Amino acid sequence: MAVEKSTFEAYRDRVSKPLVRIFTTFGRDHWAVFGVGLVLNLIQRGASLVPPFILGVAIDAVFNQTQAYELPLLPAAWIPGDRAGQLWLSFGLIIGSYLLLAVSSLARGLCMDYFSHRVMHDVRTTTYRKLQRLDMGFFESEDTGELMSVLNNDVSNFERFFDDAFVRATRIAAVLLGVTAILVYLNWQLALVTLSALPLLAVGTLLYHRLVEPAYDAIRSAVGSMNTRLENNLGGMQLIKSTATEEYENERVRDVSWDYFESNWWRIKLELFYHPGSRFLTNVAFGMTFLVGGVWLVSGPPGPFTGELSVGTLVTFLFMSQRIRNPMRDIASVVDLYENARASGKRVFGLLDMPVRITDAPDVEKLPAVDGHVEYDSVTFDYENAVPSPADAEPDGGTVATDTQDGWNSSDDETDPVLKDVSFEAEPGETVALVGATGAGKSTVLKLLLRLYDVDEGAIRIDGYDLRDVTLASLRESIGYVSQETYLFGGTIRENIAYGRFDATDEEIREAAKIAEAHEFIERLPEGYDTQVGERGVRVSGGQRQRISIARTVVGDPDILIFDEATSAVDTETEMLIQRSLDRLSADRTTFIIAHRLSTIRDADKILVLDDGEIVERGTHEELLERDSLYANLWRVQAGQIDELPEEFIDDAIDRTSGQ
Ligand SMILES: Nc1ncnc2c1ncn2[C@@H]1O[C@H](COP(=O)(O)OP(=O)(O)OP(=O)(O)O)[C@@H](O)[C@H]1O
Repeated sequence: MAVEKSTFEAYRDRVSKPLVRIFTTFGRDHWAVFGVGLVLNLIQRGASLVPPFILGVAIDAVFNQTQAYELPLLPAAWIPGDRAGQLWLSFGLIIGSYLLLAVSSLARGLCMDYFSHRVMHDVRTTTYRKLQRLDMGFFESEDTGELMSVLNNDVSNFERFFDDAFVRATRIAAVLLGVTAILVYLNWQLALVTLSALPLLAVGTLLYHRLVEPAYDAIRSAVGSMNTRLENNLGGMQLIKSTATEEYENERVRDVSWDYFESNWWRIKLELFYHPGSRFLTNVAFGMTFLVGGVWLVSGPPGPFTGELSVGTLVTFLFMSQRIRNPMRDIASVVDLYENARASGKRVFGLLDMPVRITDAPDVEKLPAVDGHVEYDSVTFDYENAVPSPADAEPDGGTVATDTQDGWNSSDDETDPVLKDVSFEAEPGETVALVGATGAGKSTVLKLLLRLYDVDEGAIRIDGYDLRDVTLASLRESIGYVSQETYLFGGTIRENIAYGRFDATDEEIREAAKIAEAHEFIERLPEGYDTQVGERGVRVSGGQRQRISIARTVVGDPDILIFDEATSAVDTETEMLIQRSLDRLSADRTTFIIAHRLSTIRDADKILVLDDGEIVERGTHEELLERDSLYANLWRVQAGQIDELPEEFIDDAIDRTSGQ
């Protein structure tokens, strides 16, 4: 059975010519540096070929005196007439070319390293920026480890490609061309012997490239899966230990690691065949040059060969045939680096090509300071439609243009939406509570207010502004969101409270902490506001984390507040403190509260009872009790007013929460 591709994989597979795109998209601003680097590379390689050539001429002209001292490109007038002068000239040219080699190598390194690191930096920051703009639906459908591996491993592969492969490739080209030119110039017949390995090597390299290419896509995917597994496991270490599932996880890590080994092993075996094979061929060419040249010197031109050969020329030939050995050996690594970077490029552009649906439409305005009138107008929504589908990446699956509304699931599917025709209003300053069974859609209603997802039908308006007609940043800045799952960044308490309003003064931070009932416990910590909270806030308790995040919301001074189960994860005492701070905070702002404990919302101006994505009851606490329906039953259970629930209510509850 074919394994279904993820959306990211589908976009990855439609990327063509990724390395050309890297050049034209990210290398464009640094062309000049790259060009200078290439020229310096050619100079460096050219300089490395001069000494063996001079050596050959010196042997024939200075030591054996069988030929006149002549060098191409050097005017005859510059060549001394005596042997001592010619020896010094040879010495000067050899040292000079080594000096040029050193200087050009340094300058080339500076240019190419600068280029590759700048490109890598630009690719990484652009990819991260894009990642942050992608919709929540995307993050819910893709593995974080996979995304980490794009940002980290894949981007680093470009650096190795530009830094290493490019330099090696130009070296191969320059040395092969230079050596061929010099050898043909000196003795084209012997050159045929020395260079006879090249066509065979070219065929072998082409074959190697063909075989190794598919392996790299598999290797990059295996790295992504491995990252995902490791990240999941490190994040879930407490669960692994508490459930004693170490052995099970060992197996799972071993499996992904084995997949990586297997996909890599095929490439390694190919490489192991290729390297000694290519080395053997160039060594055979070296041996043949020695044999044919030796016979030529000892007893005249062998077989079909004609003309003269000097000792100096043979020495140059032998040196030069050694010179082509390293570039030959490098071909395989260049092919590897190229394939690796190509596979990585497909992944990076796969990500960059993913469409963003929730983004600022052209010409949208900033949401001004608002009174807080919120209106839900016949809102229908389903998560299914918020996730781009792999089929959208196919050429006939609709045009997929970056940052457009195209290329997303259509809502043609016949699934039951999560929210159905939800309509209500919150007047400025009102507190609206949402209650209902787990999975009824309460959080979804409020996630739509933050525009983490877009409504499928209907509209949500704040002070008459449709959320889609204002900038995302201004919308989210005007809303403070406190949820049960608080997240703190590694850093100090002070930094976490000021997160989002980085210019907040110490005074404002302390005031906010007081309102959030956090000041007391912070002051009691040895380092106070400078206490490090640890990664994700692990060094402070759940209740403390919650109060720090409320302080962060206070500092942000939003016009509208959302409390999503903000007090459900703490003990009664802390809950009381948090509740007090939330009351203070919500006093003059439009506030939405989701709470399972109905006692915390009995004073709300409006209570909306959700059932399976629909508002089934609405009113104040008293009005709903009077109705004597779902809410009234829930209240009676929680208030302990009845010992036993009516059968009918239990059946309904099972119905309501089933499948959630
Ligand atoms: N990111 C998501 N992707 C797909 N389905 C989701 C997603 N988040 C929630 N759902 C589904 O949408 C429905 C409503 O979920 P929601 O979180 O809004 O319910 P809730 O009333 O807030 O529940 P709870 O009281 O348990 O928090 C549920 O069936 C849930 O499984």
